[in-house]
Amino acid sequence: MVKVNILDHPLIQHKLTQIRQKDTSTTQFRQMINEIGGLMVYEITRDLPLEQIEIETPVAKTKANVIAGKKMVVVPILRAGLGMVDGILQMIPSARIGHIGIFRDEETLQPVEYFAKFPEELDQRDIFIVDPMLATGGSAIAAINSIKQRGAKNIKLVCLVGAPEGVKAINEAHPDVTVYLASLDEKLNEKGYIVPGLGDAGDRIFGTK
Ligand SMILES: O=P(O)(O)OC[C@H]1O[C@H](OP(=O)(O)OP(=O)(O)O)[C@H](O)[C@@H]1O
Ligand SMILES: O=c1cc[nH]c(=O)[nH]1
Ligand SMILES: [Mg+2]
Repeated sequence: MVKVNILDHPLIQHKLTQIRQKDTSTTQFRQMINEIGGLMVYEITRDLPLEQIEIETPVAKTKANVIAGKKMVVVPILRAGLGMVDGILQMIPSARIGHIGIFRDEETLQPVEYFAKFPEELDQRDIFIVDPMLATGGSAIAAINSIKQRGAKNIKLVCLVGAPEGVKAINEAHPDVTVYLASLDEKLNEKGYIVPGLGDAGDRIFGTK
């Protein structure tokens, strides 16, 4: 049994169906992947801790809620994760952004890291790693390893579509990381693509194929 949270909000599910379709244009794909990213993070942050601060309205002084703690960090796994960032920033404009560049070798399916740059004090921040696709899990595990090496402790992995193989791999390698998906699909095919999936997310976002 894999441990995963499926975000089944109707708006998320409806938009996911649109982007799965092979005739969806690059423009529509790009727009909706951002919208889904924003909606997913909206759902996931429902339980964020709040603290009270003193404010003054035009009428009176009062105490009011703000999100507690340091600014959270969104870490897209390049390239495809970039497609979710603008949508997430619409929900959390003050979020910091870390970047990690990882591609999957098409023959071996092994992750190759080529870039990393993160905000400071990762150990004190909530971190959302975002990538539309969780296939074998190799890229996400490499990203989590890299971020943990820099001190991060509180990590959530947010993907649109996942395969059972990928979720299992994350559960085993990083049991402390909570996984969120819009859909847990059926399986991987012989080329390591998610079935039914949505194809190559990076190519569909950036129009490279
Ligand atoms: O779970 P895995 O088996 O590691 O596969 C998933 C990874 O593959 C895709 O990236 P890709 O390598 O196509 O790079 P790109 O985003 O630059 O297109 C996807 O965006 C994930 O990062
Ligand atoms: O189905 C898949 C698997 C890996 N990467 C993708 O973009 N799509
Ligand atoms: Mg790709």
